Amino acid sequence: MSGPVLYLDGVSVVFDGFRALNNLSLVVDPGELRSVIGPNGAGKTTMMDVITGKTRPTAGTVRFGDHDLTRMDEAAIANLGIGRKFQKPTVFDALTVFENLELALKAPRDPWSCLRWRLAAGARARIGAVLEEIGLAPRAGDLAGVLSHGQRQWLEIGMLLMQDPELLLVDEPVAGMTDQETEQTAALLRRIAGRRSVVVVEHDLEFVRALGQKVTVLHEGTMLSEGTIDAVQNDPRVIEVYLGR
Ligand SMILES: Nc1ncnc2c1ncn2[C@@H]1O[C@H](COP(=O)(O)OP(=O)(O)OP(=O)(O)O)[C@@H](O)[C@H]1O
Repeated sequence: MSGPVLYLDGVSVVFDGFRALNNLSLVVDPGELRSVIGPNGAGKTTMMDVITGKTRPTAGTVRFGDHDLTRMDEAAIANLGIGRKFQKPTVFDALTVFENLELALKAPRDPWSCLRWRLAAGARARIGAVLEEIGLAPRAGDLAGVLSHGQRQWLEIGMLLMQDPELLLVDEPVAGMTDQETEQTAALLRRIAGRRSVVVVEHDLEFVRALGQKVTVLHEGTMLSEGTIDAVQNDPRVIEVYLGR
């Protein structure tokens, strides 16, 4: 894909006269890891909802590569290669880590046995690669129900990776995690980005600092500031509306 992966321009969402998004612009490049921060009600969730097709913008452009997302429904957008991780994990507790990943693989079944064997071998290799990527290879045979909160979040990220998304949207991944899990999650998201783009909505500024990439600050449905974490933390407008309170 040449040009940006994600391109939002002049996006507004109006709920009963209230502007949840107000002329929002956001550009995310291939392989980029972007953090989005902002006070409660700034429009972060609404922005994610617009990208995934859950909410239709009242005005503006929303593009994923060459695709106009404002014309597509949620299922079609997911099929294009946009994965979304909600805050609450939805892993299957009664299945093993491996089985959860297997379930997430949308492998087409083939009637020929030799081909099926090859597909199965390919699927196993893919699951193995994702297990390594999310750091859960030693837990592959354990039930998801016995994992820690952090490990469950990583498993769910792994389930999204099984579908090989080009863009991954991640909502408050480190809420409720221990400090060590938070550090490991930052390392995981840094690993994942590069081969795909990742947009992370987060309140934890230390975590955002650990991600070490460009930060977008939303306020009242629009982009207030953008840059490194140091740049936005020193931006007087950000201090006034968000950090200084
Ligand atoms: N379906 C809806 N109908 C009416 N108002 C809504 C709706 N969804 C969101 N809003 C309002 O839009 C504004 C932006 O909400 P949004 O959830 O996008 O903010 P946020 O930045 O994700 O906040 P938080 O950090 O608290 O999750 C809020 O004032 C919210 O009350």
